[in-house]
Amino acid sequence: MAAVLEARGLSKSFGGLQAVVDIDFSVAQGEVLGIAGPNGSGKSTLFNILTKVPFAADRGAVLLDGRPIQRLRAHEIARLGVARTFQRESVFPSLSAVDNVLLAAEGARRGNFAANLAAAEQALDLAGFPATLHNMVAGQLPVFLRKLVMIASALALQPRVLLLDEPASSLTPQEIERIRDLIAKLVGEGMTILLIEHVLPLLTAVSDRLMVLDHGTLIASGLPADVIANPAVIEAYLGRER
Ligand SMILES: Nc1ncnc2c1ncn2[C@@H]1O[C@H](COP(=O)(O)OP(=O)(O)OP(=O)(O)O)[C@@H](O)[C@H]1O
Repeated sequence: MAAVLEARGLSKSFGGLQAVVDIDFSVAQGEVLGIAGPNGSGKSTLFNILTKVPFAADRGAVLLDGRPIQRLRAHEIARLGVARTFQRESVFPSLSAVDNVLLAAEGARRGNFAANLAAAEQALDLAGFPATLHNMVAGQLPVFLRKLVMIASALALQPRVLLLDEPASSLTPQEIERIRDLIAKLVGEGMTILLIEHVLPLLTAVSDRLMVLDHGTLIASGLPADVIANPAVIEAYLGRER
């Protein structure tokens, strides 16, 4: 199947630290590509340099539908349909849930206020955020709902490719189930998902393929069952986690 998003030789260093080293991957439409690796292995940096939020790669190419996008600016990449969430639920705490998502919609879409507001409300609904709480101040919401506001802010961009950075962290098992259902729903609508996750049962359940980073390098990729049984992965990731 043709790749929707592809990375070739992506690399990023911080001074002498090589955070992401010569990473190649591709993901097809409707596929969930899981990304695992120990703390500090470069997973979030990979999302940063794919979206340019907040910084670009030092080297390498990112292709969307075969078209290089690495020279575009962050908002242009978002408008083309590559959206991300963050490890920490980054919301504006003094704004309501819907105003948070509206800001994202206004930043990335060219519609008028009414169209952007409708897009924001739709995105909250798609994320499964309760309709009765749209006007609640985000800072007063529990962590799960703040995460849904952040996910909805990405969905308001109507992305084709959604990059989720540890959506399950700090959540209860029941809430993690809801994240799992949400990912299945988004994939059912044709979305392509890159998922960074330390909660391995979620990662292996929803991912079509997994890739594992260690010290910024891709050490394994393939079907989840094969990858988590790979001795190099057990040594680098599971071994150290234990
Ligand atoms: N802005 C930055 N400046 C300097 N070093 C950074 C910066 N961002 C990340 N790093 C370093 O790059 C390496 C990779 O970090 P990154 O956050 O990408 O790892 P990660 O796999 O997402 O980790 P975690 O699972 O803990 O979130 C780490 O050593 C980190 O300290």
